[in-house]
Amino acid sequence: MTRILDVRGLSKGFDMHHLGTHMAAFSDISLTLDAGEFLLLKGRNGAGKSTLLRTLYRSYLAAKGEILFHSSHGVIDLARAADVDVTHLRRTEIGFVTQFLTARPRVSAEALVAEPLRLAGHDAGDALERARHWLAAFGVKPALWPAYPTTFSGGEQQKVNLARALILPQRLLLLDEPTASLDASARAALIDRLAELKRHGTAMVGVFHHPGDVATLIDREIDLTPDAPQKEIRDDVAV
Ligand SMILES: Nc1ncnc2c1ncn2[C@@H]1O[C@H](COP(=O)(O)OP(=O)(O)OP(=O)(O)O)[C@@H](O)[C@H]1O
Repeated sequence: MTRILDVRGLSKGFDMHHLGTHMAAFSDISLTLDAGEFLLLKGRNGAGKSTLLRTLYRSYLAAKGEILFHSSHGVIDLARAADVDVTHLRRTEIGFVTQFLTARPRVSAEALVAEPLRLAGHDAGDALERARHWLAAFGVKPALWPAYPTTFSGGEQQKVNLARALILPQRLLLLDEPTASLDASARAALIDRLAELKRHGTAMVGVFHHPGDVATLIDREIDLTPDAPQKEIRDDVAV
């Protein structure tokens, strides 16, 4: 097994300045993740699932604990890494899939999807061809490929977002409700792509309000609801 993540004693809370109080989002979380493993984060509303994903991605700074990411260049503590290193890892090894697209003015859907490949040094023509492949796979109509996604429907924007986030295999993929508002065929395409990435060794941590969507991918579950019993699904993950 190739270790990807060692999280130790991780805590995060928020200062509620207007109330003069502090609220814990999650406390003392420890977990490990190996290549090709899929970890489902469960828990009641407000248990801290999205906050944990954002802390792993370093959108939030942890209050306590370590996030040891085994990158291709060695182990780095994401809780303490320099911003420049985090930015580099986000381009090359760590992906975050949400249901929300950050569209940019006057950037076409196909250019937005091709961008991660271009930044990784792929030829522009090849990147565009692969972008179109993934837009088609997620069911975005060809007429929309050269258009600006700012005017797309919520589902169409989400499909562009998925194509962009999943075009390049990552070492670690964080998934925050990626199936929300997807139609059945896009959901099937997403599950197929996640299964393919998992077979290639991508480690994944995901939040799904309908975990049945990804039942075949789940190896382990962690329930962030305080005092919830933890469940090991299976331990026969081959990588
Ligand atoms: N930026 C923030 N500032 C203050 N409090 C926040 C912030 N983000 C989250 N919280 C609080 O932290 C707690 C955890 O929120 P989080 O969104 O992580 O929960 P969740 O488990 O993903 O919930 P849900 O299932 O409802 O999506 C909540 O009580 C929420 O109000």
